[in-house]
Amino acid sequence: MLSLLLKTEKKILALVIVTVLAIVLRPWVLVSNHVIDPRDDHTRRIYDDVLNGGFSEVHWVDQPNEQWKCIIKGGYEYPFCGYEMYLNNSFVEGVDLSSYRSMRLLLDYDGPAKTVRVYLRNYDSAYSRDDDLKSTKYNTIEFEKELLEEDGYLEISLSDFSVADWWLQMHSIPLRHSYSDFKNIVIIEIQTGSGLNPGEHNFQLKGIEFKREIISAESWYLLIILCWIAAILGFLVFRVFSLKKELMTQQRKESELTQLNTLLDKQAKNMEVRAKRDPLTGAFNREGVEESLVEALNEWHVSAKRLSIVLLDLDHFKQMNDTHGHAAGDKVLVELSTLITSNIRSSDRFARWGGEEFLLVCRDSELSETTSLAEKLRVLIENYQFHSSTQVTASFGVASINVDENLEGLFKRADEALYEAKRTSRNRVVASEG
Ligand SMILES: Nc1nc2c(ncn2[C@@H]2O[C@H](COP(=O)(O)OP(=O)(O)OP(=O)(O)O)[C@@H](O)[C@H]2O)c(=O)[nH]1
Repeated sequence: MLSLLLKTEKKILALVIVTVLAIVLRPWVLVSNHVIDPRDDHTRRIYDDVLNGGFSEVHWVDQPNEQWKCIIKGGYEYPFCGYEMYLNNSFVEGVDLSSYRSMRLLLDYDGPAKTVRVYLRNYDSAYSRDDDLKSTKYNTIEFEKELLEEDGYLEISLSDFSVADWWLQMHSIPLRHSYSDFKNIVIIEIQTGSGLNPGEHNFQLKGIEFKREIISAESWYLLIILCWIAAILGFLVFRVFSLKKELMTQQRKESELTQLNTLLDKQAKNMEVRAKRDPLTGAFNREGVEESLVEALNEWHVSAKRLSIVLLDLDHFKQMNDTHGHAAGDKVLVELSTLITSNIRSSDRFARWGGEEFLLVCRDSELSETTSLAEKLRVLIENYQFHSSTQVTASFGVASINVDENLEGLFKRADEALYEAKRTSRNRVVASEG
């Protein structure tokens, strides 16, 4: 049981560690990136506001390294210049970025502008026309240049992009198309921001990367919760089954023990019975009759119920043994016991006193009725057809307990009566009148 708990605790600990790792490492592990290197055969262009009536100038400083310089000049209300890159070198076929969460920009900027603008231009035949470059949707964001870190790094959430107002107004776009759309981005633009003063602006685009989560944070946490629920359910089911198994084993053991106890009880009782019986005749032995004698004596003392005993001794038994053999003698002893046991009351107790001598304990019996019983038994024995076909007789000594007499005295008188019966021709009953 203890080892099972330890195992369970280890599993819970492992699950906790895995859960913590899953939560902590999620931003790194479950993320996929779409990296755009401007030098990878993308069509790029830099532009200024001259075509719009301005006077600014733009020049490549180091084209292979995406470095350009913009000289903003006055004399035009909204001066600008910028850089654009075709993702697939096509105005129509772009890249689906709708599943990405954010854009990472690596851009060096040096100049007096306060903000920089980024456009993610989406082509959609629902609102774009092949002959009009400006008909691609201008998803835009304008960020403060201070947000760029030392090395030019900035992460922008795509949800922060909105559609440029001027574009919505210029194309009279219906409401359903007026939201940001990244399904087919064909051009990425980086432009000077609004509120520009004349001056020199230096840009270098070092890289663009789009980032998305393979599994959303919500789904990931839901998955972790489901895993925990499954683990708890699994544990509960396992516990129920193991407890059931344990209970069944316990019940089986209990029933085995009960059976064993019953068997032992039975054996103990058998042994007890055997210990109180004579093995040859089945009659009680001395120990077996002792209890009955003590009880009867007690009855005599307490309730004056008279205790009487009969001593019975087979006549000339030695001769019978000698004539018919010891085994035949045994058989006579057994037959005699059966005969007597079946002709006495249930309260009487018949015991083998030793050899061919027997004792009959009669509780609550007067001398006269005990003598009558002895006489009845004597006649029964005399007339009984023993298997050995020999005549079997017995002599009886009867005695009833007297006031202030103990068992020793009672037995002594019964013995004397028996001796008297033996002495005077045997096969007779002598009652002690003392
Ligand atoms: N077969 C058999 N004989 C037994 C048993 N116990 C005692 N005896 C025999 O009983 C005989 C008793 O002999 P005795 O004491 O001389 O008495 P008896 O021959 O019956 O003579 P009386 O009692 O005087 O009539 C002996 O021979 C014993 O061996 C027994 O369990 N089986």
